[in-house]
Amino acid sequence: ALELKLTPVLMLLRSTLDQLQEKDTAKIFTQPVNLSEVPDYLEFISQPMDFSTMRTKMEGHAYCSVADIEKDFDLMISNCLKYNSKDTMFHKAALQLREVGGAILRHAHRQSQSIG
Ligand SMILES: CC(=O)c1c[nH]c2ccccc12
Repeated sequence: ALELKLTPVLMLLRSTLDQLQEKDTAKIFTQPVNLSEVPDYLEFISQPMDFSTMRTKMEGHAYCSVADIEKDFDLMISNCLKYNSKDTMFHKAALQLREVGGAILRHAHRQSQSIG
């Protein structure tokens, strides 16, 4: 939506989300975990999160700070670390994304301080 493009803070949030998603090279966080393919998922995970859901929230003005994005990003990563055992590609990808995402979010926090 037009207004999302104009506000500097919201531009920063959109760009931060783009940068985080770009690092999900295996694209395991693009869409919600498919509950028909993974019927026991909700027995372990009470609040699923993924990048498409974060984008919908973004367009719905649910995020107004970098901290808001960071909260859902951390939820998405911790869900994956909880559900998938250590020896899986998913678990390893989540650990890697947590590291590289942390640097992206720290930089976004600094930028948002200068935007004000
Ligand atoms: C992100 C995540 O946990 C998953 C992403 N795709 C999946 C398929 C089966 C089980 C878990 C997942």
